[in-house]
Amino acid sequence: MSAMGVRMQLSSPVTFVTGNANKLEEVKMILGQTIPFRSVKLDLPELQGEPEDISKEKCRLAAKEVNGPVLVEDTCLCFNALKGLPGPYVKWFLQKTGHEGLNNLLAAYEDKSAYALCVFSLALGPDAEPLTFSGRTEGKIVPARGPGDFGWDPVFQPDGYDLTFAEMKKEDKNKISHRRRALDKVREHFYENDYAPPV
Ligand SMILES: O=c1[nH]c(=O)c2ncn([C@@H]3O[C@H](COP(=O)(O)OP(=O)(O)OP(=O)(O)O)[C@@H](O)[C@H]3O)c2[nH]1
Ligand SMILES: [Mg+2]
Repeated sequence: MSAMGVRMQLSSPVTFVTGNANKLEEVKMILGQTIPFRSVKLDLPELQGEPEDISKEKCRLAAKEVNGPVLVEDTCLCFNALKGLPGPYVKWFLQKTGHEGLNNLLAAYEDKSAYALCVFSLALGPDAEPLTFSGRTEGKIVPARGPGDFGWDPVFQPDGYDLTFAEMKKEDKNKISHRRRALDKVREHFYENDYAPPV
């Protein structure tokens, strides 16, 4: 039940809006059948700023596009030596400078620690204020190892593992990833509020 004690009926299934096929694949694997959702491939413009604000603004745009309940996420890769940068701008750093460039950013620092941060935002419609759900996984930046099919996975080695995200089996990454931790909170929110989206 929702805080109001009223069962919240969604107008349509939640639409996960992303331009990133790898994200979609992981979200499908992690959520399974627990939350009925559909997806729309759309690379929305992103405002600069703090991760939560970027995700919320993306969500507002998505809800206007879809005109219904939407879920979006924004992912950051944050280097502690650089006070959280490149953070939400990692996509452009990766595109322009590659895995080596990400390592080189830390060449002047002993501290190679980093964290992956995923911020999901959910809006029930175009006029609703988005809610955010964050998940974080700590690790360090290493020279690239493993398949290069998803972003910076080859240079991120989570704490407690000898493997990079890219070297890990998908199901093992999905047990500890930033995305998994954030989606656990999204799922909890759905259960707590007893949303009943029509499938
Ligand atoms: O190795 C990775 N493991 C991950 O788990 C992961 N999650 C996101 N990314 C990459 O980090 C940037 C985020 O930017 P981002 O959140 O704006 O994503 P995007 O623009 O690709 O999609 P979207 O904004 O349409 O959803 C993009 O380069 C993504 O490819 C990852 N790379
Ligand atoms: Mg994006």
